[in-house]
Amino acid sequence: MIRRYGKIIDTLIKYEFGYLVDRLKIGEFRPLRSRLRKREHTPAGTMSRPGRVRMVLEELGPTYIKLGQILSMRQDLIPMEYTEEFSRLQDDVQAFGFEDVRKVIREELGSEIKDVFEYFEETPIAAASLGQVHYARLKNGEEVAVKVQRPGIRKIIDADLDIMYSLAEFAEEHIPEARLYRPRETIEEFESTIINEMDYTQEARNAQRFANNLVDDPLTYIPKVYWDYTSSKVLTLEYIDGVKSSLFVGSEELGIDRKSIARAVVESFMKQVYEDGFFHADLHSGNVFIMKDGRIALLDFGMAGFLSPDMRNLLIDELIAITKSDTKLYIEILRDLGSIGEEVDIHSLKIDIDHLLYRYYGRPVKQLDTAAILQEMVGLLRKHQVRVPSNVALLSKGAMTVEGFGALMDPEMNIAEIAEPYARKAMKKRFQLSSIAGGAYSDLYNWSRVMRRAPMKISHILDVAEKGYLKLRFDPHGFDRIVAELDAASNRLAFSLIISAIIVGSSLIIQTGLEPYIWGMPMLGVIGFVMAGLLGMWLVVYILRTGRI
Ligand SMILES: Nc1ncnc2c1ncn2[C@@H]1O[C@H](COP(=O)(O)OP(=O)(O)OP(=O)(O)O)[C@@H](O)[C@H]1O
Repeated sequence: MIRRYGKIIDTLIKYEFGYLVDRLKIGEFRPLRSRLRKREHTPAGTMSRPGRVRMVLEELGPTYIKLGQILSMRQDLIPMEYTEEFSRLQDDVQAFGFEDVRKVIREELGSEIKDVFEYFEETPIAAASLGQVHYARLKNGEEVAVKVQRPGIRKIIDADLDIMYSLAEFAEEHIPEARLYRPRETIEEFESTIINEMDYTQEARNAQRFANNLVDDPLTYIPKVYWDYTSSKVLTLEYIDGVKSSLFVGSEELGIDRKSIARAVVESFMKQVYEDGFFHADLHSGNVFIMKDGRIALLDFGMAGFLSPDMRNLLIDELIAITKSDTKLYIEILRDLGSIGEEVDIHSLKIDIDHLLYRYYGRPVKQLDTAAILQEMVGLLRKHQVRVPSNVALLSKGAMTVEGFGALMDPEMNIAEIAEPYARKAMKKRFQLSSIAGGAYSDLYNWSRVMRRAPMKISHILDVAEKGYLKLRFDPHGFDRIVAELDAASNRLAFSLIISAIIVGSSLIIQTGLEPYIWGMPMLGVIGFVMAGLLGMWLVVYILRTGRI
């Protein structure tokens, strides 16, 4: 652990973040103090701050690279300059040896490679930080791609997570401006994401779900999952015999209609979001393959987002609020979408939203770029410290990625135009409701919110009432003042009693004739009288000043 901390300190110093090391007060920890002395020259040069942070993450290895990659999707947490920089993080890692592959498969599948596979290629097709993919053939001749998890990676990640937690706590304690990024909470979310990603059965379930949802789509294809050869550390998918779409960028002569590929992928994304509520959040050109028969295969299902019907409705309502320039409705939706805490300044949030809606005022849905709007909204919420659910942030990132893919394949593509029919259909469904009620949409929205929540709230109240736990908070108006006055009166009374006691005590002392003397009287008694006199005078002044004798 200490060596790891040391490496973190060295890397921070190397990229000119030595001042953070100072502020984290790491120097107070003796085993690490020696590290702070060797501040050499840095290779950072004129690199921007986000660039230097990226280099730090890259140098610290897989867990940190993954953290950066996940953060690159959280525009709600960190500024855009950083998300852009972090999305360039590559896990340029060495493949692990075939003996390790053999061992993981033996442990996970309970059989030797030769008993399961007719052929298993020793050199992987691709290696990433968490695992690597091998080409193989099953005994029945079916071609598969086997993703094998890097041995011991869980231990490394657990140790790194421990350190990240302590660093986050340090940062929260010693670097006030870091609190804005909610370090602890971010690491908690990161932990659940990375642990989830390390469970390949989750990825297999995602693939299966996409395959079910997209079964009627003639253009896109999802590889089949081989459950018998899949576990939490081994994922066996049908091998896609195709070409990465990134290879077609800029080459006209391959006879591939890049426009229709771009369109099919973006359409599929819109369907996933608006109709299925389950979307692939990482549709970049490396994960989109063109098959021999011209169909488009989607790969890498580790990062999928789920939108509940309620959440989907909220997002559609948001689009409606924009087309109607209804700030009130927009704020209500935000209240439901994120959590608008005490610290949020609603007034300035309203001003910003008014500004945003003004820019979109009167635009037809065809010109509303939903990805851009989402991105703008998430940025705006970050600015005002409104928390955004992670699946909405993921949606924003997914939309941006697919938009990037679309632009790469077909620079003339108009995403908003493709999204329009999906958005329009969903909005129409919501609008029909509003016309039945015959009222303004925002009224209907509020009513539906009340109706949706009422049964649960009423049943909760009845439950606690039945158990006799129903608590009412009684807050009578002006009660605080009465209590304060009673407090002041009793204090004055207590004070008078103390003064009286001092006078009686001093008289008794004078009677005893106790030495030493002053002015012919026992000194202790005289001091008592003087004190009582002063306190008495102060009390009289205090009472006179209250105006009520
Ligand atoms: N079913 C498949 N058929 C053919 N090739 C595949 C298949 N699955 C994965 N690959 C190859 O392996 C590469 C990495 O796979 P995948 O993206 O699933 O892994 P990953 O660990 O999530 O990597 P990254 O994080 O870099 O995207 C793919 O880009 C592709 O070249």
